Amino acid sequence: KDEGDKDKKKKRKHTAACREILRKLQAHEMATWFLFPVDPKVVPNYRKVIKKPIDFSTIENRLKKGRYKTAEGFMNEILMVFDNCRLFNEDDSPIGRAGHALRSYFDERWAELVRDN
Ligand SMILES: Oc1ccc2c(c1)N[C@H](O)CC2
Repeated sequence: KDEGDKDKKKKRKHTAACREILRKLQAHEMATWFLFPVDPKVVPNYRKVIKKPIDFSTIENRLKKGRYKTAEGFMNEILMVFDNCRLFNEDDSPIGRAGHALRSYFDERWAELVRDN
């Protein structure tokens, strides 16, 4: 087993763990606003305010294509979903609160992944 095979195996392992976390986030009742890209026709000023729009379906496609070299690359894009939400929404608003709730849920799942790997 040369170095390359070991690296490929490691990448498959963290990709599977990240896909499992993403599936849990997508199934969460608070996930609605984060599942798909914000439609600029529906929210005209969104792309003026949010420089790096990102959502769970986009992350899922990148995971499936093996675009994340490390689990941290995946984590950074998940955190960007929540940072965008905090920037665009008041904390004391339904979507703002959903973002905070889902971020806490992600933090717990991520801590489990780190512990179990
Ligand atoms: O009032 C609105 C209308 C649309 C959206 C938001 C708030 N926040 C979401 O983050 C993005 C979509």
